[in-house]
Amino acid sequence: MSEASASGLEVARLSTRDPDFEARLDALLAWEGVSDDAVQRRVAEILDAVKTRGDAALIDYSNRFDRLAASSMAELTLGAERLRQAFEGLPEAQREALATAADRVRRYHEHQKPESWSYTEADGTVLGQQVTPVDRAGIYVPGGKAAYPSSVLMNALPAHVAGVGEIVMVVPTPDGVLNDLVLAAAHLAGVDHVFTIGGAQAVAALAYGTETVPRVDKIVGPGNIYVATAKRAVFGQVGIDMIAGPSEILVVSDGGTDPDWLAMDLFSQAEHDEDAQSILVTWDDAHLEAVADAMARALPTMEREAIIRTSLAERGALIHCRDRDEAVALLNRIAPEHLELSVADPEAWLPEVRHAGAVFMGRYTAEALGDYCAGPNHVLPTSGTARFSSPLGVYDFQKRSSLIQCSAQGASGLGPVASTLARGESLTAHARSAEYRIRD
Ligand SMILES: NC(=O)c1ccc[n+]([C@@H]2O[C@H](COP(=O)([O-])OP(=O)(O)OC[C@H]3O[C@@H](n4cnc5c(N)ncnc54)[C@H](O)[C@@H]3O)[C@@H](O)[C@H]2O)c1
Ligand SMILES: N[C@H](CO)Cc1c[nH]c[nH+]1
Ligand SMILES: [Zn+2]
Repeated sequence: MSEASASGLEVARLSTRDPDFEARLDALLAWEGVSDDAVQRRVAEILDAVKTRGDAALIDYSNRFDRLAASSMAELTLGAERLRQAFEGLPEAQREALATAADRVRRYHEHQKPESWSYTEADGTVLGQQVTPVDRAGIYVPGGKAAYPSSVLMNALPAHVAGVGEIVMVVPTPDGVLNDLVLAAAHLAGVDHVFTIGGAQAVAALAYGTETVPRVDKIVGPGNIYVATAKRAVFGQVGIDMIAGPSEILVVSDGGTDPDWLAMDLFSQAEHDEDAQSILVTWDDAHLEAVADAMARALPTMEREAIIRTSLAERGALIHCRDRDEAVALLNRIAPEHLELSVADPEAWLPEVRHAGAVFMGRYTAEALGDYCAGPNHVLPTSGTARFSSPLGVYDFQKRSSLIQCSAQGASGLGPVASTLARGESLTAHARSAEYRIRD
């Protein structure tokens, strides 16, 4: 009996040779696998209640889901002084780690800053694009099953680099427990308002506004399935960054990395949430068994054993494929939030990687480094949305306006073109508007 089965490690074993492989993989990856009808119904009900009853509903849901006993929004609001106290009271090592992470994240995002641009045509017409920040951004910092000071930095620092005027942070505090590292990070990152609310009710408050919580222009940040489902539902009323739901890791291994390292990499995302997803893909059968055995050995030593066990049993997989080409096809199909290329020559793989939120290249690049301090953002698209979404960045806090300034000569040149096309559309006012400006 292998150690994996001896320890009761429950995780799906799939092989691309299995006749039912496609169906099993589809089921494993389905969005509905986590955001089922019950979640959708509950989120819809919460959004509606906050929209119609404002603060009162916000207080009710916070009391219910975060086990609080609040009777007013004042009890769910933190002022700048409380954030500063938290920062100043931090142990030296934590304050330094936070500052180092903040510096690295800020520096990375400075590289993303898009500039406005314009060019002038020969007739004097100027065309361009003006980049402007959103006025007010809402940042969601998760807090149900773990506290996420790193998510404060990842959300707020790019907003600052983008020039956002006002940052409103929401973070749940289950059982009323405040996490000083989270508050200190909010101080360090220059957050303007903090409300201790979470889940779909916090997303609703940011989207619609309440008597106390200001309505924002865009909501960003990661969260559990209630948060991700709510963000999806309010999109249109308010901007959102992406679907950044339960964490995911796909490790592709060529068999040359220490199985203990890979077991812990898989656990690192599984420990976030029962809905998180950790998948290993390899064409080396013996290596797959070695990783399974390493997982079985390490599992009983984990503080969050129960969450990891459930996540692996419900959503995890160890996939054996035929060869490197099949591994590439699989990784692009899965389009994971985090892709660890635990292979000898990750640069050679890169041109073939089309869909992944972030790519961790080589045996030494633990995904966990990216979670905290490498520099790139850890708010990343999940559930296959890396096919069309990107990491949270400065660009998420900005919009672009087109600029058109015609010279008199330019208006005469473009007028006939516009007029001809407008008359082809039977839009006479358009045509005449252009024609008025044509000079003989
Ligand atoms: N994709 C990313 O970029 C990224 C980054 C960091 C974290 N994450 C993910 O964020 C999530 C954080 O989850 P969390 O739970 O710790 O914190 P959270 O803040 O996302 O969710 C907690 C809130 O969920 C709501 N909730 C919980 N159970 C509910 C229920 N039965 N009905 C209605 N509402 C309910 C409550 O309002 C609670 O305040 C994890 O899934 C983690 O993997 C993702
Ligand atoms: N892995 C998470 C993104 O899915 C980010 C994070 C924060 N802290 C630890 N991990
Ligand atoms: Zn993580």
